[in-house]
Amino acid sequence: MNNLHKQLAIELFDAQNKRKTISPLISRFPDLTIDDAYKVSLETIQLKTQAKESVIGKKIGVTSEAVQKMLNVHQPDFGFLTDTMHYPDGSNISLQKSLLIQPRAEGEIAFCLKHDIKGPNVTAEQVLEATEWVAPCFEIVDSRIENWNISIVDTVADNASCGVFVIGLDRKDPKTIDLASAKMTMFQNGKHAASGVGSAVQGHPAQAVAWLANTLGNYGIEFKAGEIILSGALAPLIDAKSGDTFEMTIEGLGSCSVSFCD
Ligand SMILES: C[C@H](O)CC(=O)C(=O)O
Repeated sequence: MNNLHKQLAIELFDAQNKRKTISPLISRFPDLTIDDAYKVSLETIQLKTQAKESVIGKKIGVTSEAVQKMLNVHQPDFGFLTDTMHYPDGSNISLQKSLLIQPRAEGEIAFCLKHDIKGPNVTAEQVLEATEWVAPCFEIVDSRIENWNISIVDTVADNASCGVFVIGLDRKDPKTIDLASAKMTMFQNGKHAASGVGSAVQGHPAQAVAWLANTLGNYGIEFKAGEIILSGALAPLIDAKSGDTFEMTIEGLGSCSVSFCD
């Protein structure tokens, strides 16, 4: 099995570097479990760190009902954020240079930690205590699986379908804002594209972060002070293409923007 994990990791890593999708893993290996998928993801991260990328955080996805219905995946996924995935607010991101294949934009809340956290038994309150700031964030998800035809196993293996992310410059102490009722509104080329509230992700974005801390705690992985954790999309994913500009605001939190070119 170890060889299979490595083989699939190389396949996914190559697919990203060549910007070519591959067929769903689960259609070829129907017995793959989420544990196997997680091992594939770890192998892929090892390939990335060998290529000089550094892990700077974690992401949780498929936390909201809107996204679960859209992707027909009915449980959360999780993955790793590296330094090369991080772009400044207002960036014009080259699809070719950033290795994006079939990108989609999501409005999320980013948490930056000031203390380590390690599951099990982490609560949303502990997440808020351990957080330095929260900020509006675009996660640009992408799938190395053809036509986004993913199962939970495919997306966990494929680093939770993470592409790149952009964090807004407005930062707030999470204890000064009601994150559950904070409303996110996203615009694509000036037109309303999606809206959602913080409670869409497991009732509260900090709850989603606690879930991830506990899930990764089962694998012996902790959140480190200074890491960025993405809470999951508050609203459905919106297809992005070259020439698009996305803007979003989260009430009480601030705004963020990103555009795309070839
Ligand atoms: C498939 C992705 O993990 C979806 C995601 O990032 C999210 O729901 O957030």
